[in-house]
This record gives sequence, structure tokens and C-alpha cells, in this order.
Amino acid sequence: MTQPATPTLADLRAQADARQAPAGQDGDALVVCEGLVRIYRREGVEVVALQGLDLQVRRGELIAVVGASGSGKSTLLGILSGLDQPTAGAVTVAGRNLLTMTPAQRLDYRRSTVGFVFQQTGANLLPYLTAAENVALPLRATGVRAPARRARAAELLSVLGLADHANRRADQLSGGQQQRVAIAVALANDPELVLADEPTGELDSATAAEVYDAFARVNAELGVTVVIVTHDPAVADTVDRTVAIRDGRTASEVLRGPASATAPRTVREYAVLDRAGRLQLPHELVAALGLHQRVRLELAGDHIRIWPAERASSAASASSSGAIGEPPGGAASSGAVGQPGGGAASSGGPDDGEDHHGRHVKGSDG
Ligand SMILES: Nc1ncnc2c1ncn2[C@@H]1O[C@H](COP(=O)(O)OP(=O)(O)OP(=O)(O)O)[C@@H](O)[C@H]1O
Repeated sequence: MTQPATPTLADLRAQADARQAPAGQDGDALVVCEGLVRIYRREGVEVVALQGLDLQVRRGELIAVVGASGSGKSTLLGILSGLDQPTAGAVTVAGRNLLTMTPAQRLDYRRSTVGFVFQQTGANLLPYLTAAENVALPLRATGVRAPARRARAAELLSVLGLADHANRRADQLSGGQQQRVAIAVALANDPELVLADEPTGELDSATAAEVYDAFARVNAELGVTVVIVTHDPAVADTVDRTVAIRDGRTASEVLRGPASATAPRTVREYAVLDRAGRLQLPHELVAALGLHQRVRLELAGDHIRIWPAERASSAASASSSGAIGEPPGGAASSGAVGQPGGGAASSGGPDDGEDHHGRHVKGSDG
């Protein structure tokens, strides 16, 4: 049987160049973060909150950013909201460079390009104003006249299913209703991007689901791009993409396809490859193979194998065909976990890592 020719590294590089848009030229990207670094200095101690974070959010996307406490999520939101500046790296939102804005441009950006929803309702709403008055407040700051303010507030509260509550004081609304009013407040000046920091942190799971639905509705009906930072895994049911941050970098992404009448949504987990070619391996894979310090990589047709260094060197000494770029089949390639010869290894089980191009990145026990 004739084997298909194994692509060389040069072939793969040419394919990748053909597929990739040039850096920073993704016409669809509303948010572009490249190599973001944020170092806090306090009393002589440095804390590296972001260490080279790359993230792109397409116009009209609804995404969640998840990660352990201290991984850098709020730091990222602080930068995207224009409140904070990175120590290094580049960030643009809606074509505006957040590093070079003047104070006046920054104020305008915060008033009209981004909207913000916080965890604490107290930070979002004035309790003694009605829902409609709260929504009208940011419009007053941008000089919108009273009749237009009232019309816009009524329109947004209606989209959020709160038309009947427009004249209720904020402190007479339930927690979920208050967060939906907060979404309307964030949308008042028609921003391109809404950022939400733990918006359901104080809500029970049923009410949290209503708030996620509200974000999905404004995303679908108004076309606004939404980034939700949360610890809550239930957000995954609402968004199409979940970006996981680990140690100040984007580590993995889960993409969900649409459900059909006959099949549930497809769910695929990807490791994120940054511009420098760095990849964070999931903890489970690292632990399963006892990987530490250095690993050996092998190109095997359409995927890459990762070997623990020690076992790889013994496999390599038993094989004369272990060089990168050579076809699989030697002692090294027969050692993939439960996948002799690499055939089944390419078939793409749900736990396989895949890079942005759908190529598999396999762990191996040698
Ligand atoms: N103003 C600050 N001064 C010093 N260190 C800070 C400051 N803000 C954040 N950090 C540190 O930066 C790191 C990232 O913090 P950040 O709040 O962004 O994480 P997070 O993922 O949002 O965490 P959480 O989910 O607990 O809110 C942490 O180690 C934190 O202690």
C-alpha cells in the first residue's frame, strides 16, 4: 500500500504561512492583546500578574475568560477597560491603541467604547434611583437630551425583559434583576465592547443562568461584543468560546459549535500557541507523563509528539530514525500512549490537544 508522503517542516511552514493572517491584521478582531505584561510593584516586591498574554476577540463574539484566583483575569479586564496600563505589550480595542491615548481620549473611550458590569450591584447602580434613571445616567454624562435618554432607557430595559420594572427603585429589585439593569447601564452609550467581572458572583445558579441569558440576548440582538470573566463553569453553556488563563497567559480555549436538531453542541478543547510558539501543556498531561524540565518533540506527519526527555533518549538510542521530520515508524514513534504507530493518535479524541489549525499535539509515555 502506498503511504502518503509525510510533509517536511518546510511544507508545514509554507502551509501555516498561507493560512495565517499577518500579525495585527485580523480585520474581524475587535480586541487584540499581544504579549501583555503587567507587573505590580508594592513595597519593593514585584508581582507579575500578566506575563505575555495574547488574546483576540472577534467583533460580535460572546466569550468567557476563566482561571484560578490570581491568574490575572481582573488585571486583563482593568487594562481593557482603560483603567490600567500594561507594563509591556500592545493592546487595541476597536482600533484604538490603549497605550497611546491622551487622558481626554481615555475618558471618551471609557464613556463610549466600553461598558462595564461589576460583581457588586452597589458598584453598578445607585440604589435610590429607578431602573430607568440608572440607565439614563451615563447618557446624561455624554450630553444626550432628556427625551432621547428616556427612550433609550425604555428600549434597553425592554430588550432585557425589564420593561415592567423601569420605574422601580434599584434597591427594590432582586439580585438578578439588578444585574440585568446593570447590563442595560453598561449598554446605554452603545459601546462596542461590554466587559463583565464576575457578574454572577453574588447570585444563585438559577439566577446566574438568567443573567448569562441576558448577556447572550444583547449579544445576539444588539451585536455587542461581550467578555465575561468568571469562576463559574456554568457560563460554558452560554458562550461559544471559553478562554482559560493560567499564570498570566492564555493557556487553553474551549470552542463550542451550534447544536442541531439531531446532535448536541460539539465541544473541542485547544491548547493556545502564542506568537513566540510557546504552549502551556495541561497539568493533567504533564502529571500523567511525569514531564519536567525538558521534553523531546517529534513531528509525525500531521501532529507533534511530546516525549519525556529521559524515555525519549532511550527510545532514540534504540532507533536510528528518530530525527524530526522523518516519517513515524521507528522505536520512538511506536511509543505513543496506547496509540502504536501513530495511526489512532491522529483520530482526534476529545482529550487530544489541538493547536489553532486543528493539528494534534499528543503527549506520549514513550
Ligand atoms: N494592585 C495590585 N497590587 C499588587 N498586586 C496585585 C494588584 N492587583 C493584582 N495583584 C496581583 O496580581 C495577580 C493577578 O491578580 P488578578 O486580580 O488579576 O487575578 P484574578 O485572576 O482576577 O483573581 P480573582 O479571580 O481572585 O479575582 C495576583 O497575584 C494579585 O495578587
